[in-house]
Amino acid sequence: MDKKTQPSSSPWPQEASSPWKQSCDMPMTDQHIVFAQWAEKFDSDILHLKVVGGNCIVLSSYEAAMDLLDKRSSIYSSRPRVTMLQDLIGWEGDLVYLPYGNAWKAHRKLLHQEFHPSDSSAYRPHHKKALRLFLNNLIETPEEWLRHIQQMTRSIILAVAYGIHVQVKDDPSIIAAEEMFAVLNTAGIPGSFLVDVFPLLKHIPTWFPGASFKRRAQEWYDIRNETITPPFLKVKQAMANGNAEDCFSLRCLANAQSPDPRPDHLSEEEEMIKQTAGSMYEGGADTGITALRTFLLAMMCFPDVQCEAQEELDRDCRGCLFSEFCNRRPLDFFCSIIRWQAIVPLSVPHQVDTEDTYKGYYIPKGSTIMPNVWAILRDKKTYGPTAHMFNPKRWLLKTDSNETGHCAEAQWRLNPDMRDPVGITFGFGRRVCPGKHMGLASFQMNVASLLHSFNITPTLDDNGHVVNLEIEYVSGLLNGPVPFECSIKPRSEKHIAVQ
Ligand code: HEM
Repeated sequence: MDKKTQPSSSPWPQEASSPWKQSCDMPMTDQHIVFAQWAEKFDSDILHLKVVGGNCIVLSSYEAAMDLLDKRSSIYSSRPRVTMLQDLIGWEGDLVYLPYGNAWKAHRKLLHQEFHPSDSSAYRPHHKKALRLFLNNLIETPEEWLRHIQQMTRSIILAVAYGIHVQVKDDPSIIAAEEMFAVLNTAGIPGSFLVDVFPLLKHIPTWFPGASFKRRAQEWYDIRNETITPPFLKVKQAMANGNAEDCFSLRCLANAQSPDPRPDHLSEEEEMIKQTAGSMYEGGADTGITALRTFLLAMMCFPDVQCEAQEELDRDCRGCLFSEFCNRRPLDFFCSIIRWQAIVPLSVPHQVDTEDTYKGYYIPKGSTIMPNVWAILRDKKTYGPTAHMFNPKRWLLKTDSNETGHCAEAQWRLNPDMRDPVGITFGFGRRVCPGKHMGLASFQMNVASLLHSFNITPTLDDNGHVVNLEIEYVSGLLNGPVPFECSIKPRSEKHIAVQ
């Protein structure tokens, strides 16, 4: 262990200090849970793991994450290089994985123009349309609820990014996206492949024994390319023909300073727009799906919470589910869902550009910084002894405001003494999620509509008994429940009529 990294007064945890031991012991699944256990065992909110590929710093408290990733964001805003994903699969120019610098700033600028917090016009009409179709699909084939959620979430992004309107089941754009997300969830975690740890392995030939990762990388490159290139070229061609639909890609292409005049070629600037549209797709779709799956699981496991929320929605949001983003109960549901089961449990890792010290610890230049969002959101000091439990009430305070119309002044407001999980879930500092407002608004409207119109209950087995419910999660980049069944039935004709 490097002397400089080990202040004598407060040694790094032994388990995290032996380079070789760590590289062997680095958990490959449920990392967030193991890291949380280590943090507790060593009573330290900052752990240093020496791995073969470099140094990894895990932050397990809100204070540490904010102190470094937010307050020192000028040096903590880069990304570690993920060799498999970036060099071999071609996620090279993707905003999510770009190092901090001018290229990243240019990509971000494009998104900021589109997703201004006070302007939901870029996504709201698409969302309303997709949500309507989703609710109708649920009435017709409720057993296919997962497919309907996937279709809704992905089709919103397709519409926002490319003006594509998916109407049919198993649309090729949706299938391509599905495959791309599976790749991202596997290869998006630094260290998932040996080549991430030993980048020189990327040069071995494809036929070499043990080089199966290179063959997989080639297949995955094609999947990503097929997902993000054809829809973008379509927009470019439609723009040339004068019949393109308004969308993110079109608006950016229309403002491009140096476009390639050929319809099937892209200039450097157009390539950047294509990558940014792709990163929107990657960042925005599966996070929303995961949040909704956890919501359904929670509703089955906590039926009393569901009933109470439905009664409140009946009282407070008469007829407004579709016309307004209803900012009341659904917000505390979002807070509860994302706190109970963090969607991106270790966020997306940052990288520090220069060496630094924090609380007397030395942090080597180039270290990978992982905020353990899952642990921060279950911190007993902040959320009390029941921090591990789902309980929307912990967020709510009732006010005495008079209601004068649909979705008038909120009767409920968030408890200001309870730390807002939204500021943790969507990341930190300069890399904070640019789709935060869209993700939040979409979730609220989905949850309000689902709760208002449907009862969500466990399925019954052949003997009419409730199928045993397990709260079991499987994590990659995202933390989602293991596949489960669920019954979604309309509450009444009256409730469905509101849609
Ligand atoms: C529930 C929904 C969502 C969650 C939980 C979520 C979460 C996150 C997190 C944790 C990060 C990493 C932040 C960091 O590095 O500190 C991130 C980055 C990102 N998200 Fe989201 N996100 C959501 C929705 C969206 C949506 C709707 C979009 C696009 C329309 C989007 C696009 C992105 C992009 C492009 C990045 C990369 C930003 C960068 O590296 O500079 N996300 N998101």
